[in-house]
Amino acid sequence: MIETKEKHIDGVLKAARSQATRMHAPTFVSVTNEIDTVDPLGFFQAGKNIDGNRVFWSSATENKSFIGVGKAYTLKAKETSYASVRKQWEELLEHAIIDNAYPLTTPKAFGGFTFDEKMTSTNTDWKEFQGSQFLVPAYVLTMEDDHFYLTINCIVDTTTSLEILSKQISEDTKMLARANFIQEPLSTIENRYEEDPKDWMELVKQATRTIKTSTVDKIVLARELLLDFKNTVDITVVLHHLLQAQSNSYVFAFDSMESSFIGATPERLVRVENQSVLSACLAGTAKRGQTDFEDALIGDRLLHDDKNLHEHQFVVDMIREAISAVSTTMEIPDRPVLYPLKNLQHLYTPVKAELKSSYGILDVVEKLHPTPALAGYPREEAMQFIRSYESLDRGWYGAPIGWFDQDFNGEFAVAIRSALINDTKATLFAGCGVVKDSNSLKEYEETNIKFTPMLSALGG
Ligand SMILES: C=C(O[C@@H]1C=C(C(=O)O)C=C[C@H]1O)C(=O)O
Ligand SMILES: [Mg+2]
Repeated sequence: MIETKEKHIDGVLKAARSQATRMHAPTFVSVTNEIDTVDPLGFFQAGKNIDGNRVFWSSATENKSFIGVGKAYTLKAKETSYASVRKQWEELLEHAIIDNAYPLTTPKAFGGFTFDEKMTSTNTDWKEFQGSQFLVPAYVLTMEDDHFYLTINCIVDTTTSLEILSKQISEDTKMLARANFIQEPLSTIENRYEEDPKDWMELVKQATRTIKTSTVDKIVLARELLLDFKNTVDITVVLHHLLQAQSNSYVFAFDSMESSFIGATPERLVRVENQSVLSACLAGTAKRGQTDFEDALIGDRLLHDDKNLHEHQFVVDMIREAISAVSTTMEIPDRPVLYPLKNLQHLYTPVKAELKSSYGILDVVEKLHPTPALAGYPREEAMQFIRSYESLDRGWYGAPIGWFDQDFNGEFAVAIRSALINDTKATLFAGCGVVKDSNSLKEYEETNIKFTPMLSALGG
């Protein structure tokens, strides 16, 4: 199936070459075809051989996933990153030849904005995720229900050898389409390390005191869990475990030669599709019960628990304010419902809106991030506390991650329930919303449950 399309691609490459010569500027090429079934994890695993760059994204609510491998282009920014990323994307698309008949496979950039632009990473483990960056993959496999599509992206300039490029594309696509997922056993964990729980709980107490004596109402504090493995961790195997165990979650991976940021997050930040907006308020947590009866009891208590409702309400109020500023209509229910996950349950309030015509997804992400679910309330005071006292380097943890397309439609989630993996080392992240009635031991236990999805996917 893929082979029959080769002649067609050669034609597009030639056209791109003429355009590059005429415009004195490189031309971005994006060609999509529907293809036969391929093994998605096989495609991802084999994709490491292209140039080391890979992305994986599967939706929490729809049967839709994207796997990108190889680099056609990257958008990178350190500060004022929203404007900068938008500009780089528009410039790339200015000279583009797009051959695509399906709304789902428009050219896309996949990546993330950093959690806090004002912080420079102190932890070298984040060195491949400095600031904000988005990959425009060389090959994107798009899956929706039983349909598979392959998009080939590349840049053609006046010096590109079309013969070499065409041969490369042909070899790569054949290799990717034929690959089968090889599930090696995961490497064993040799060491575990975390900050002294007493110190972390002391910080929670300090935050509670600050909340009681100042204008800040909520501060989200995170901690990390470090794991050492015997051998290199195979990201594809971890993805496989996450996909099997974590329903109602966005399963994601951003991977370069040296490190990977991977996870399964339940928290949608925003989805925009033709000006229809979906966002979500997710805050307030309890464990799952062992039996249906116990589970329902815990859920019911969570729905009526003052501390958790208070923690949740800051998120609702802030998201309402942010989205109403860019929308014509908006719908938010009065009270939260339960959002059940394998290891825990949350309070959840969905948000629906119609975006004003001048705005796209990046504008909404910029307005929303960081919500009080990951920073606190009011935002600046809470961020100041985090910057001053939290010991870890958040990097992309808690950041907006996802994708956007040529029309600034797309979807972003909040990068929680995640880990940064460097060869034989993994750093897992978990945080919790501290409010005036927080109990430091309970918050500590809550973060412990939040480590579970990643920890079990890593064999811990
Ligand atoms: C910060 C995290 O989760 C956030 C905090 C929650 C809480 O404190 O109740 C719930 C969901 C998320 O908004 C995390 O999982 O790391
Ligand atoms: Mg909480």
